[in-house]
Amino acid sequence: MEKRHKILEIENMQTYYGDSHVIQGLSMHVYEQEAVSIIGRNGAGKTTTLRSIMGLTPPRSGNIFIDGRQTTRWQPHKISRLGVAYVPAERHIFPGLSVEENLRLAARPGSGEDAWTFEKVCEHFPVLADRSHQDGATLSGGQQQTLAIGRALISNPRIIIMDEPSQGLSPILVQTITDVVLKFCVQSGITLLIVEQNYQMALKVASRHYLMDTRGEIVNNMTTRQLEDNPEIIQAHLSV
Ligand SMILES: Nc1ncnc2c1ncn2[C@@H]1O[C@H](COP(=O)(O)OP(=O)(O)OP(=O)(O)O)[C@@H](O)[C@H]1O
Repeated sequence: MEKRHKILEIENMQTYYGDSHVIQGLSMHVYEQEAVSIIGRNGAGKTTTLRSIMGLTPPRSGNIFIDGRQTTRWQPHKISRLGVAYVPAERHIFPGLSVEENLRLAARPGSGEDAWTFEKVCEHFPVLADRSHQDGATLSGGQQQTLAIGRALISNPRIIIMDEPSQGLSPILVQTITDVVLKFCVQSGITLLIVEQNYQMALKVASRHYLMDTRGEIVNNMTTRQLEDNPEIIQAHLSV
C-alpha cells in the first residue's frame, strides 16, 4: 500500500509563555492534500500551536517536522519559505498598503497553469479587484479575511495554516469564507490546517479533526463522519 506523505508532524510538543505551560505534550500530523482542523475551547492553546509551528512561539521541547525537515528551532521566514502560508486570526493586513500591494508582497512563483498570480486572485475575488487601490486596512472584516486568504494563495503554498477565519464575522460572511476555503484550498488540493471554535465551519471544510482540551493536549482525533455521529463529543469539548 502506498505510504502517504506527512507534510506536518508534531511529536510531544511543549510550549510555554514564561512559566505558563500552555501546550502539554501535543502530537499530531497532517498528510499532504489533507484538510485537518483543531477544535477546542477558548484558551485551549490552538493559536499557540499554530504559532509554534510557524516559529513565532517556539516550543521548549518536542519536535516539529515540515515536509520531513526538523523545523523546531527555525525562524519564521525560513519556515514560510518551505511553502507554509499562515493566515492569523487578526489577518495582519499591512496598513498603509493597498490591496494590490498587500498581495504582491506575498506573491511567490508557482508551477503549472494553476499557479496563483495577482490576475488570478482578481479573477476569483472580484471584491479585491474592485478595491485593489484601496488601503487594505480600511476593508471590512469579511473583505480583510478574503484578502488574507488571497495573500496566502498567491504565495502558492504547500500548506495553509489558518487561525479562526470565522472570527468576528456575521453568519452570512462565515458561509462566504467557508465556501472560499472549500473551493480554493480544500478542493484544489492545498493541504490545510485550520483552527476553529466554530465547529460547524470546521466540520464543513476539514475531513479529520483533533479535539484539544484546555491543557493544550489532543484528546481525540476523529473524522467528520465520526464527529457528526457523536455530537456529544463536541458538546463535551466545546461547551456548545
Ligand atoms: N502572549 C501570551 N503570554 C502569556 N499567555 C498567553 C499569551 N498568549 C496566550 N496566552 C495564554 O495561553 C493559553 C492558550 O492561548 P491560545 O490563544 O493559544 O488559545 P486558543 O485556543 O487559540 O484560544 P482563542 O480561541 O481564545 O484564541 C491561554 O490561557 C492564553 O491566555
